[in-house]
Amino acid sequence: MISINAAQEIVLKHTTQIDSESVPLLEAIGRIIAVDMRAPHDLPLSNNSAMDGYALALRPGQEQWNVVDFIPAGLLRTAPVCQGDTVKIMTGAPVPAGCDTVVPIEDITEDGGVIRLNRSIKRGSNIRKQGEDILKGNLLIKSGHPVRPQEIGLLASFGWSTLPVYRKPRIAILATGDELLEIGSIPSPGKIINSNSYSLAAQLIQAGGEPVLIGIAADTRKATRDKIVEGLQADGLIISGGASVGDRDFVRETILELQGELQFSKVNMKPGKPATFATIGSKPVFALPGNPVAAMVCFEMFVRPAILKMLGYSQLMRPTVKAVLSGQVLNSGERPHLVSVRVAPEGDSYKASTITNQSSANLASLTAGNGLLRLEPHSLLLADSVVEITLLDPDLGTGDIHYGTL
Ligand SMILES: Nc1nc2c(c(=O)[nH]1)N[C@H]1C(S)=C(S)[C@@H](COP(=O)(O)OP(=O)(O)OC[C@H]3O[C@@H](n4cnc5c(N)ncnc54)[C@H](O)[C@@H]3O)O[C@H]1N2
Ligand code: MOO
Repeated sequence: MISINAAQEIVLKHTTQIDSESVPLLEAIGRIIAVDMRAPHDLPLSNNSAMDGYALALRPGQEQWNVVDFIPAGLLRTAPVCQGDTVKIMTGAPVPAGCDTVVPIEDITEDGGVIRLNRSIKRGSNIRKQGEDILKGNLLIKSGHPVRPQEIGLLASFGWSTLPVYRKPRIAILATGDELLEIGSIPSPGKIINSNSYSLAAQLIQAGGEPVLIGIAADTRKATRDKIVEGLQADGLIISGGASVGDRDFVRETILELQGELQFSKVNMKPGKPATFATIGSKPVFALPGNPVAAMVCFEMFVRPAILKMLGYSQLMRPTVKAVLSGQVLNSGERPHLVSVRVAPEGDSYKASTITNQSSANLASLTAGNGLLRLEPHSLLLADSVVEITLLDPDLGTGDIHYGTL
């Protein structure tokens, strides 16, 4: 049995960055840029007016100017403006040759096509110089940078309508077990709804991947093999259930039959001890425990960092915060326990409260929480201890909910 850290290192060692694709500008939001993007030209492209006003040449002794033209935004005047003349100009319009200053409309008086200044102004005022924001060839966005609304705007301002981004890894998601029913069915004693495929698919979408739901494999060798082979058409595979030591747990032996290599098959953690990671050819295969909390926690610990690495991120782990425990918590077990906690800001700090029912089957422990606390084996943390919490929702957005009898 290996440690969580060692297991993460093995997963990342066997994960490679995915290829890139070109997508329409708006579809790039939240994706990762796959090449260094450099400015194809200066920005602004030419000297232009920062104000609605009058463009002119300021010369000592000059007190009035004749208005000879009007340049709205979008129009270019090619003819130079003569000394003593001025052109009315709108914000953003190119400043014509012969002018060195723009006087805002509020600061002049016009009478019969002649303007005078109401106050003195510095030469050069209100002109945005060519290239003053960005010079041709400047690095705009480095490869590996996430695309946010501001990157969309910056790249749009150079006219790009498509962007090169890393492709979303397509990951097949397979549930195993005769007890499983698809959503839309009515559960009955002995049967349960396959929720893992959906929680894992949702985690995958949030991490930037594209789930391919391939359904449920019955507890037979053949069904397990057929579904795993189907899943291997994707970039990787996540299987839930059948990872433990039960009589009908066929996942590991099928991986070996398919010439897969088991990289680890037990991790020193709770929940999630049976977490298994294998490679079949170059494809990563995660065989996660069936218990719903264990499956999701294992995704957090092993699959999410792998997806982020495939996508070209440099920061693969979640942020953490220091928080003050609201009550004592005990881990009397042999394995590090990843406990669901609810973190909320309190004063200048954060308060962390643990969720009462930490059963590996109880998904409500995760919906009531927004972070994970690692409790070392045989440890007791007293109320008011300062602990480090991994934030699952960096915006801390979880309602105050109570479920069940515990
Ligand atoms: N003798 C032992 N028994 C078990 C051990 C062990 O070490 N020795 N480990 C336990 C732990 S820890 C876990 S976790 C589970 C993992 O078992 P499997 O991965 O083989 O999963 P299953 O047995 O198929 O299912 C476990 C549990 O989860 C429910 N489940 C399964 N798939 C889904 C799904 N798609 N959606 C919702 N719920 C699902 C299933 O009904 C079971 O209740 O093994 C322990 N046993
Ligand atoms: O560790 Mo299992 O993964 O507790 O439920």
